[in-house]
Amino acid sequence: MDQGASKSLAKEPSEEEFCLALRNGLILCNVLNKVNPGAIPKIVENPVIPVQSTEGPAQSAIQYFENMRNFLVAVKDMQLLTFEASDVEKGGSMNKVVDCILCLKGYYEWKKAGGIGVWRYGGTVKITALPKGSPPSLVGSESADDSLDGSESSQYEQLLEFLHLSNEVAIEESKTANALAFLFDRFGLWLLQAYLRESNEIEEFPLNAMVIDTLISKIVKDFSALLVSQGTQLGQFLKKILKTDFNSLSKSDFMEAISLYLGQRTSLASNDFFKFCICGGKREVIHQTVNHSTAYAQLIHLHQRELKEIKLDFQETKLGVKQIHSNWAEQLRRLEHHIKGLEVASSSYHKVLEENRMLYNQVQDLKGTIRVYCRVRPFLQGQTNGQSTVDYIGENGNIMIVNPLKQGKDARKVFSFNKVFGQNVSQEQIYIDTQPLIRSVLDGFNVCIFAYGQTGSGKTYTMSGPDMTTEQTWGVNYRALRDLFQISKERSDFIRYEVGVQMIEIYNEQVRDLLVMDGSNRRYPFPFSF
Ligand SMILES: Nc1ncnc2c1ncn2[C@@H]1O[C@H](COP(=O)(O)OP(=O)(O)OP(=O)(O)O)[C@@H](O)[C@H]1O
Repeated sequence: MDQGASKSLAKEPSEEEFCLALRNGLILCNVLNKVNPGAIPKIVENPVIPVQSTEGPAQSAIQYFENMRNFLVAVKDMQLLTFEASDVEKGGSMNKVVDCILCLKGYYEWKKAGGIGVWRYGGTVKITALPKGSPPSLVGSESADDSLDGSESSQYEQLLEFLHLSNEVAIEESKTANALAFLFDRFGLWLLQAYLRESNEIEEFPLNAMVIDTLISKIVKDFSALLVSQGTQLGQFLKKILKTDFNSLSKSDFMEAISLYLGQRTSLASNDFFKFCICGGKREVIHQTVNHSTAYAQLIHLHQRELKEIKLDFQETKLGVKQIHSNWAEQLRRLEHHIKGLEVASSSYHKVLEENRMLYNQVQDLKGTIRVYCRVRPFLQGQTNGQSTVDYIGENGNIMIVNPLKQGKDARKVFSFNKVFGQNVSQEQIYIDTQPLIRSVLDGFNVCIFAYGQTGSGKTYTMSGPDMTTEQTWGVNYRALRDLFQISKERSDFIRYEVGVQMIEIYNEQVRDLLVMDGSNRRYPFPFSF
């Protein structure tokens, strides 16, 4: 019921206030609906605009005609005392209005008492005077001069009390309606979603007007059933309280107990309701869900714990990876530093190497660009009985030769060389003095080694060796080539060498190519093949 209307009826209203409060029909309609629910299906509840305002008359007129007409028609249908619409206007018969209200009260009390027998109203009530302080104009016109007796005063008080009580009830009902509307607004969407989700299984669910109506009414029905169930439980709880503390329970204690009970139920109820929505209102599913809730809770708890452990593991792994990254970065920094050091060292090394080469070759130069060595061949098989002409071999490269055909001073002659090798010197010892020159070749110096001597003196033996298959007997040529390839291989990272071989013989002032394999006697000059 409109609160403005209820407020418009003061505890002890003046005649004008009383008329104004009733004139828009709101109070009367609400009272009638309280007495006979549904008697007036629709009440115009536009905010009451004060009659004094400029819009007031028009607005009041609409409410008046709509509500008042409905009220009078309903009262007439119920065969109760009625009045004319003009009776609540200025100058109208308020007595008829008061009679109608008292008649309603009597009907309400009869109904409340069980509605036994046939309802009959006792008769017209005449109010000839109002209680002390009441507006005299409320008194019926015919009885204006009569004094107010006790029973009439009591009737008037009853009338006011009835109207006030009715208003209070209407206010509470309005609050309840608002609360229910709020509940439905709050959960209506969830419910609708739940039902539609349930209907998803049906392909191409036809959402026509009829289906929507059915769906909505089912939702409302189920929702109502849920509320009734909650209401029943609350009722049982209240009855239990009333049984135990009926005598001592104050109104505030009572409200506190209800508040506590509802507070405890809130989480469970909302949980149930949530499940109710999820299950599309299937109660058996809800119960199953509730029954299994403990197991689910344990399962969820377990999963949460595992999740927590995984998160911790993840954090540890993350830290580990971070640590490894940082170690790697540190090692990389060190490596870069080391490589830079090596680069510097390498560049210094090349400089030193170059210097070393230069000094080395200078030493070779100082040793002499032309060196002459003498090798004494031992007696060949069959010559063992012969006498050697070599008398003495000195350490400083001198050799003394004896000529048995001469006597005296001329019999001995000393020859000087860079070095003299005796008859027992090995091929390796011969090569040791030649080897440094091979390195000079690879540093860009021109080197020439040649053997000189008469036939059978051992030139081929010294330069090539008696047996190519045995490394130990290799002569200077093979050993020089081995060293050339070895050094060029060692320097392959920064120098590329090309090696070619030529072997010639100079005999009787004729130059002959010794590497010709076809048996021809190729003479110099001949073209190089590389
Ligand atoms: N230092 C040595 N030790 C042992 N035997 C040697 C030595 N020098 C040479 N001979 C032997 O002497 C012989 C003649 O040597 P070789 O053929 O080398 O002489 P040659 O100077 O090359 O002769 P030719 O000029 O005629 O070619 C060979 O049988 C060889 O094995």
